[in-house]
Amino acid sequence: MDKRTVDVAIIGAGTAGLTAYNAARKHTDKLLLIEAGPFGTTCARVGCMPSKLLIAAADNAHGMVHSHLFGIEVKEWQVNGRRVMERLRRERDRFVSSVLDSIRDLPEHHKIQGSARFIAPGRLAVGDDIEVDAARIVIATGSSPDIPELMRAAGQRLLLNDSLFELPSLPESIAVFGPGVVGLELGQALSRLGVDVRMFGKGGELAGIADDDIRDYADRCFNEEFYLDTDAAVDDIQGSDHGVSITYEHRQKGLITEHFDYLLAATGRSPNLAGLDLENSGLTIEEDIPVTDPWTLRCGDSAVFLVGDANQLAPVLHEAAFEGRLAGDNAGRYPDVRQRERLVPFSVVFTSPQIARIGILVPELQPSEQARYRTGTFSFENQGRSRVMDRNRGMVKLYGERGSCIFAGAELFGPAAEHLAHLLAWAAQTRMTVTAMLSMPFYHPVIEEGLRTALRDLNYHLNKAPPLVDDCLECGPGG
Ligand SMILES: Cc1cc2nc3c(=O)[nH]c(=O)nc-3n(C[C@H](O)[C@H](O)[C@H](O)COP(=O)(O)OP(=O)(O)OC[C@H]3O[C@@H](n4cnc5c(N)ncnc54)[C@H](O)[C@@H]3O)c2cc1C
Ligand SMILES: NC(=O)c1ccc[n+]([C@@H]2O[C@H](COP(=O)([O-])OP(=O)(O)OC[C@H]3O[C@@H](n4cnc5c(N)ncnc54)[C@H](O)[C@@H]3O)[C@@H](O)[C@H]2O)c1
Repeated sequence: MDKRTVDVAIIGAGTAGLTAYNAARKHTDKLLLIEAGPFGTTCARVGCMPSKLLIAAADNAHGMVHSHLFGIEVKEWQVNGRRVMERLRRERDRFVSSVLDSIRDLPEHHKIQGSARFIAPGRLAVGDDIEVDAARIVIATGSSPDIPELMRAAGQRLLLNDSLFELPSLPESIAVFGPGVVGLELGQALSRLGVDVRMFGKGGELAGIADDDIRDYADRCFNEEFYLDTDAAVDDIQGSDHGVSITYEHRQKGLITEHFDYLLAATGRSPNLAGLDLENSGLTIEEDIPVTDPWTLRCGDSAVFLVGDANQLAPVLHEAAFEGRLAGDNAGRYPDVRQRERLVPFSVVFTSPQIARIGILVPELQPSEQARYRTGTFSFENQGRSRVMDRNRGMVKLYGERGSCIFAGAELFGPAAEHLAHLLAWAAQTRMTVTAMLSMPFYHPVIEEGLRTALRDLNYHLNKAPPLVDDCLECGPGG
């Protein structure tokens, strides 16, 4: 048995683990990064980057389909599925190799490959042959896709976010289960690349959209491109060597059985904690997750920290990096554990139109709390720049706190939402008032002008300004 003693052990070399490693290394050289799978991170290998590469191809195909609206007639074009997947993997591999380069630069005694588990508080086993005594431990083990039992019947025709990117070419048809972030991003991209897509959801949920008007609007938009039932009744799934047969209640046709090349399960993700033998860790566990303080990432009063997707606090990349830095620094400086203000909740779904959520979402609050806030609304349908580009679909709802008139949060479904959402996230993070936001410069003609109109509507509802007038002369056409 190989025995190692370190100040800080980090379990998982994903985004959170790597940033934790960098932060802890500023305090000690006695540290160990433990990785069970291949190095390279979920984001680069099977997450953010390959999914955005598929979407980039889809955007180009969509532009071809719609070019006639601008008077541009493209006589002949086709999607070459093999080339789409080849470019995706080529570019994806570049992102992975840049991560691998930085791992290669780490001292050999700082990294180890094998699956870690607790054998006692402060003591880990890695595989069968290595034991690690660690004064402090950062758990950064990420998450894995949930696969509902019914979907396992698809057998070898079952795809997840990792296996999808390994297909040699695009399939002809696919059934996507889960209209969440993963399902919508990948499903819409496949549909725009010519794949016949059906998407099945549960309980009416759509990408976590909280506002009923925005969710209904988005549901209509996606349904114009592919069949999407957010509350599907699926009777049966049968996999074979050639594909998957799915029997379901079609909204118009009643009970039907359809055949697909593949089934993509995108029904959520759960933290990778089961293999850690946490019962030996001495940590307090509630609902299968160690109780963790969000401002320090410390688990109770232990010397263990839990970060990234593994704690499910905010399973997106920039939060994994933020949490990794905070926990790595705290593990390094332990017992002088410091707290930090959290980032404002912020997420973007890279569909088209995009979906974004920032800060406090009033529909998610208890009715008694909702009275503290007012709403500003805006539709992109007549927004100048959005119309110019034929991207005038969607709406936004902004929330402001009564009295203080501080901007509280927003939900968007619309063009360039990834950029609008950054402005709003920065405003929420710095607690700007709606009046202060309106005093900022807005260029013309830009999509941000739509945001200004929504802010003006919000200011009116906060009793800070008169009602909006149509065709506001100050704003320029379509503002
Ligand atoms: C398809 C998809 C698209 C996404 N797109 C985006 C996006 O556009 N923007 C965004 O912000 N987020 C996106 N995300 C989410 C983002 O990828 C994650 O939030 C982020 O990668 C989490 O990083 P992490 O370090 O917590 O986990 P990971 O990067 O998964 O790292 C965890 C590591 O721990 C290792 N591990 C697990 N158990 C053990 C063990 N017992 N011992 C040792 N090692 C172990 C794993 O092998 C893994 O390498 C996407 C996710 C998916 C699936
Ligand atoms: N752009 C981004 O930032 C991005 C992109 C992809 C993933 N992610 C991260 O990955 C996480 C996981 O994404 P996800 O899409 O897998 O999960 P999700 O929780 O966003 O969505 C899962 C969806 O599946 C549905 N569902 C659950 N069981 C079902 C069933 N049996 N049949 C049909 N539908 C079912 C749910 O109702 C939900 O709509 C996200 O929460 C996000 O943090 C982020």
